[in-house]
Amino acid sequence: MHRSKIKIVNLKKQFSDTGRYITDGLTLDIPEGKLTCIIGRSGEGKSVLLKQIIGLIEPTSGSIFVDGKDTVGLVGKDRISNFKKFGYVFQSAALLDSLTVFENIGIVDLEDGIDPALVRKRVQEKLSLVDLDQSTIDKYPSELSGGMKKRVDLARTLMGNPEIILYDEPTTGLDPITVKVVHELISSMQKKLNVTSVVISHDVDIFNYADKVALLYEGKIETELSAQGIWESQDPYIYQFIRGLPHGPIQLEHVVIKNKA
Ligand SMILES: Nc1ncnc2c1ncn2[C@@H]1O[C@H](COP(=O)(O)OP(=O)(O)OP(=O)(O)O)[C@@H](O)[C@H]1O
Repeated sequence: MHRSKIKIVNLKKQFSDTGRYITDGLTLDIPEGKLTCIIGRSGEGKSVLLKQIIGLIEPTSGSIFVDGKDTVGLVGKDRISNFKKFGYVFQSAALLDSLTVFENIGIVDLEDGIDPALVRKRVQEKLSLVDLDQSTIDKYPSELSGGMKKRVDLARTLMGNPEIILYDEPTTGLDPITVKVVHELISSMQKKLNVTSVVISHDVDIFNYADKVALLYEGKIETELSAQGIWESQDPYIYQFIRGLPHGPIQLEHVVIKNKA
């Protein structure tokens, strides 16, 4: 048995504009130091779930335990210290084109007034961690490939020394070779730093690296299983989803509107 890093219990999120419960009684254990992959249809609420975990969106009800402490409703310093445990890697590497790699990665430390020589040293360490050549440090984003930009993005996330890294569709728009390279990077990062990783992905290649896969359907975790046996799984939801089959328990159109006011 692995220790749980994040434990989500009966989480619900309703947006007032539609009344729809995007998260609808979701319960999930995210093991410490492992790579958990969350899959589900487009618009299912995967990003909304990540944003609730990190504290960017306030749940309507339920609990999110991080290291055993419920983080829902935290305010002030407690909220900030919980937030600092997380790194968040977005779909597109949001690098500022007018800044160098050094400035992009070190931006927070530089703005905090930390000696630029010290920041440079820290940035160099993070570049090695993500296997980028040190000569990259003075380049601009426009000089980098898509895969290199992802590495820079991850290096920037690592500057906060996160315990948990959330990746929101990190390979969307990348070619299949770069997809594999990015997945290998995510996996090696998790092993080198022993961080807890949560990856939202539509790319089945991630199953080669994940420890656990959870399928989100209609606001709940419908199935969770070890990634190792996923292709042999006879679970009807998993079977249909990972093969992209039109027929099965998962409806194609996301049309179910639930109003539980
Ligand atoms: N702030 C918000 N206010 C109202 N509705 C929202 C808000 N944020 C997200 N939603 C709705 O929640 C639903 C789930 O969105 P989300 O982005 O989490 O889906 P997803 O599973 O990540 O989709 P994809 O795989 O396409 O990225 C969508 O219908 C979206 O419109």
